[in-house]
Amino acid sequence: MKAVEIKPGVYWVGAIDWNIRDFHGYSTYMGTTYNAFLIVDRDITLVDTVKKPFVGELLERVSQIVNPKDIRYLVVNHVEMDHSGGVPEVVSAIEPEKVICSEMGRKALLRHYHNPDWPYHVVSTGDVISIGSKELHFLETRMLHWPDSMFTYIPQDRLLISSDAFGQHWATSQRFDDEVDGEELMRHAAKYYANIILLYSPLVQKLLEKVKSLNLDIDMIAPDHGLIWRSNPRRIIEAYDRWSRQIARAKAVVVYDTMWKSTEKMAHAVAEGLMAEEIEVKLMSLKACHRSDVVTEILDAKGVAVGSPTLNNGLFPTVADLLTYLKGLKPAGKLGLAFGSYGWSGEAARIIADYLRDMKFELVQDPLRVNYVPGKDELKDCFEAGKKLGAKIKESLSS
Ligand SMILES: Cc1cc2nc3c(=O)[nH]c(=O)nc-3n(C[C@H](O)[C@H](O)[C@H](O)COP(=O)(O)O)c2cc1C
Repeated sequence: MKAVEIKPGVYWVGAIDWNIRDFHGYSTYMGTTYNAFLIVDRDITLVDTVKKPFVGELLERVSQIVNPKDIRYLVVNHVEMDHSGGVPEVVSAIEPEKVICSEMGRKALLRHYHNPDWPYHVVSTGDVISIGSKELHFLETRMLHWPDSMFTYIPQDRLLISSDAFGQHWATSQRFDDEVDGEELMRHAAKYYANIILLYSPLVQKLLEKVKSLNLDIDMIAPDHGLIWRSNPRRIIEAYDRWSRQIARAKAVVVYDTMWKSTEKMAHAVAEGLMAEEIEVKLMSLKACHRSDVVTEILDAKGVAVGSPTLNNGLFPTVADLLTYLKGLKPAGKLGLAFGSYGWSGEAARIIADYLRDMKFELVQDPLRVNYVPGKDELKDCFEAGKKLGAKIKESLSS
């Protein structure tokens, strides 16, 4: 694939990783891209690199436009290795005059590559470097999603190169938002937000305010993963505003696992109760659904019901896995219900309730526990618990 000119003199020179599924653990993302940008001006600049195995592709794409040796500056917006893995080889190949990064970026590069001799040039928010007809403005975005993260903004092109923010893990041959199905694009962006950015939502709010106060004129957002927002950058900014405020709708996720289908029967009855209250329901067995898809559904759901059988005095492992993951992502403002079948000691539903309380979920009732296989009356209790959760969802959204 050729380098793609995204603005006059600015080229996408990144790489497409079609079949990767392991991002911070195995998941169900559909590949990704590592986006890097070559800016051809008096001082030719490369913004970001790619994951190590793709450096050859990056340098080949750069060579389509300029001699790599003519690159003067290398900007490292983010040190995570899917963007910086290529830095050592690129530095050797191009011998840049400056490796431009934040102070946290410098420290992180040293910890990753142990090379104190690189020509580090530390920038912080508000710093500007002229590269000829264009300027590079830097905005640190600490903890979005690493301490070293920063944006590079080019006012002459109204272009924001946004590092990991606004990205999607989605491998496509197209480079721009208007070349793909818009709804599918937003689903990938939501999945990325739910799984990678959600826990930093308060910082996203602050960043959006900061960008607003700086009055940045932006007509293109180029993230380091996925499609470039060319036709409607406001769409992703508005989505980040909504997601970071954790605005939920009349939707509930009922997620569970089961050994002998008793907890599954309970889950179905809870879902029926929610549906009786006209709540949109996603019923997700952890045998069929990956945790990354479950948290994506939880992103805009007001209610979350979690079920597990008791196994060896504890949770079923997949439920423990989900709850550990979910807790780290800090979902906020949810209503919760814990349920599960048990044989003799019955700890699981109570442990789920403890997790949900820890996450500050408002529990609509005590943990719902059924001894072995639920009978008619117990399934009615599950249905009623679902209805109760549904009614509470409606009440909270109308107030
Ligand atoms: C290997 C194994 C370990 C179990 N450990 C416990 C336990 O420690 N405490 C308990 O109350 N029930 C325990 N049970 C019983 C299950 O919780 C019970 O069979 C329950 O109805 C299973 O629900 P399910 O059909 O949703 O899998 C255990 C069952 C199995 C198969």
